[in-house]
Amino acid sequence: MSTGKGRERHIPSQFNQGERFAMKEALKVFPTIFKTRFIQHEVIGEYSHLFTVQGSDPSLQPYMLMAHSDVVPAPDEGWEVPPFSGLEHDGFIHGRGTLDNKNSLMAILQALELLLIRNYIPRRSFFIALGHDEEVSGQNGAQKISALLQARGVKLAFIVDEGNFILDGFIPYLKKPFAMIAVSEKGGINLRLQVNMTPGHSSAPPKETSIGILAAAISRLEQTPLPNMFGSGPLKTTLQELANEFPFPANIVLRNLWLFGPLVSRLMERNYITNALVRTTMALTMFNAGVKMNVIPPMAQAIINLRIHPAQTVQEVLELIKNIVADDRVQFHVLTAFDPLPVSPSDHQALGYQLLRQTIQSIFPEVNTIAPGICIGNTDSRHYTNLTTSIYRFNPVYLHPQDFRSIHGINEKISVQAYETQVKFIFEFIQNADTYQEPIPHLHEL
Ligand SMILES: CCCCCCCCCCCCCCCCCC(=O)N[C@@H](Cc1ccccc1)C(=O)O
Ligand SMILES: [Zn+2]
Ligand SMILES: [Zn+2]
Repeated sequence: MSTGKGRERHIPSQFNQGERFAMKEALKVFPTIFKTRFIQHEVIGEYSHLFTVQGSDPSLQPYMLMAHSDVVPAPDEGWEVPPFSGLEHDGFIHGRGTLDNKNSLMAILQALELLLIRNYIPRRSFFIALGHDEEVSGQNGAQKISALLQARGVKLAFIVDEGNFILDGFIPYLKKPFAMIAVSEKGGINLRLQVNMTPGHSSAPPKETSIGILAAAISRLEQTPLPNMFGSGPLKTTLQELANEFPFPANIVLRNLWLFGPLVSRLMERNYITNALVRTTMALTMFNAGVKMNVIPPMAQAIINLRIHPAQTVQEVLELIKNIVADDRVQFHVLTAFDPLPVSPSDHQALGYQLLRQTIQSIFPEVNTIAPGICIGNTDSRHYTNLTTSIYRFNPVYLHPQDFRSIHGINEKISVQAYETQVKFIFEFIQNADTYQEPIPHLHEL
């Protein structure tokens, strides 16, 4: 990409030993950020942070970088090192949040700090939104920041948030890593199923108790996966982009999904991660029932966490669930629900997507394929659809299947090298956002 006007020099992302040590040990605040005149810092919803970095060229539409500081719980059991120790061991920084998503929060601030130390002044304004409650839906963090920016009349060129990675080892026969930039994310439902029953003495039990009725309903749900929706949504594009990375005959299969789609969809549903790309998934995550060992349980409750495929809606999924349960004694309570997010643009004119491509190609030259895809998890960025139609969920970090299992699981860790590279990526990305030249539209696009 040619450098833009007004930029004397591109600041090389080389960091000296002292900076690298500081980067790794950066538990201190970032002093240069907080004393820079063109950066405004606000605390929103008590614990979220919004930085406004004012650029020198007001004609350039601003963008936003997002991350979150909160994490899911982490009991000590199973962890190689205590989950909140932040211990560095064998070249890795261990702990809850090192992949989801403190790594991004720290890397964004660290990259900006290193740029400011080098007297960097951005041309394109940007926001840094750091939520504090993403893992419990983002209502007091991201949602409030979004409302505040909307009230200020802000419109964003694009957003980059957590959500997908440079994926390595997720697909059989695919030996090379590829970058999947999530241009959408699945919808979600937190659904409570409940059975109420008159309590009594357990010495004379009814034929079925509330626990038995609910357990049978849950079992029917687990035994009845929702329809395989392969072929609708961004996945086909993802696979077609990947076709060249596969050996014969897999490459032929992926180039002819009109014919081999049913085969590929069956293969994808065999693996629990790729299965999440082809259907709405259901996970029974909580089950509460019973008051005493010798009392017929008055109530049984279960929580099911559903992630809705882009081709379905909340209402359609609720209908499917009720038909599978097929028991009037089971009551349904929708706790939270939202439809799948719109698909963001990934064509040549899509500034945010093309900036990510450009920076991935620069920092990760070994990654040959960059493809749009879907995020199977949910992110705070869903609260910002009022400010932009271009939302990209991508962290510039390699992810292997065992790393994915550690997200919300045990032994979450990030290598020091991966963290340094994430800082380097953001350091370059912010500069690329300043100098990016729109590609000249092809004749047929004029
Ligand atoms: C073509 C084959 C490609 C293979 C695909 C492999 C995908 C592996 C990467 C998946 C990464 C998933 C993690 C994304 C970030 C999720 C962040 C998170 O935990 N979000 C919470 C947010 C939330 C939402 C609603 C209520 C409470 C919390 C979540 O639960 O999703
Ligand atoms: Zn997260
Ligand atoms: Zn998470």
